Amino acid sequence: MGTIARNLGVDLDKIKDTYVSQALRMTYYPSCPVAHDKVLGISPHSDISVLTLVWELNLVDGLQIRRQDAWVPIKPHPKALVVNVGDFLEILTNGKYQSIEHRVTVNPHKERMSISAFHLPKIDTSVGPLPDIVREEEKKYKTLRVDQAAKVVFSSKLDGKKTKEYAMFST
Ligand SMILES: O=C(O)CCC(=O)C(=O)O
Ligand SMILES: [Fe+2]
Repeated sequence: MGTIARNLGVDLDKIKDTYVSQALRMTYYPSCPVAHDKVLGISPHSDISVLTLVWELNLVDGLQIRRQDAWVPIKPHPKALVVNVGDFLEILTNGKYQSIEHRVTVNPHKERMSISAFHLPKIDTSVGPLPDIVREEEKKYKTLRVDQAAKVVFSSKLDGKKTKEYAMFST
């Protein structure tokens, strides 16, 4: 986050409350010998977090990110974590950092395991574009209460960039 703050020309102290809580999700994807090309392990979505760190535990591929209209596979690396930009970082930066839509496919022969660590603002706070990088009239996103945004996202089907749709001012 220090590097991101420097890139934006923002004081790190002003954003440090936005990634203070952590939620972990461990996901087990069984192998799928039949119809593996017709089902997904996780449907396309972006994470609601500020940043997500993903550890692809047993180095089986399956994670893909959306680049324009194509799905690009992310090869697991034994010494690296995947860092995903989440929706709250997109909102904080008024779109300068864009959250990444991703999905996970299943493997016909191998099971897959991952742990995602979502770095989130405190549940009882609000997040909006940072005043240091945007003036009122340039804001593309509303300020959201974290608890309300979480409720919307977790009660809807995973399908694209839900928090962003909820946060964007309609044009
Ligand atoms: O299993 C993975 O590699 C990613 C999981 C994921 O996208 C998530 O937990 O939000
Ligand atoms: Fe995700």
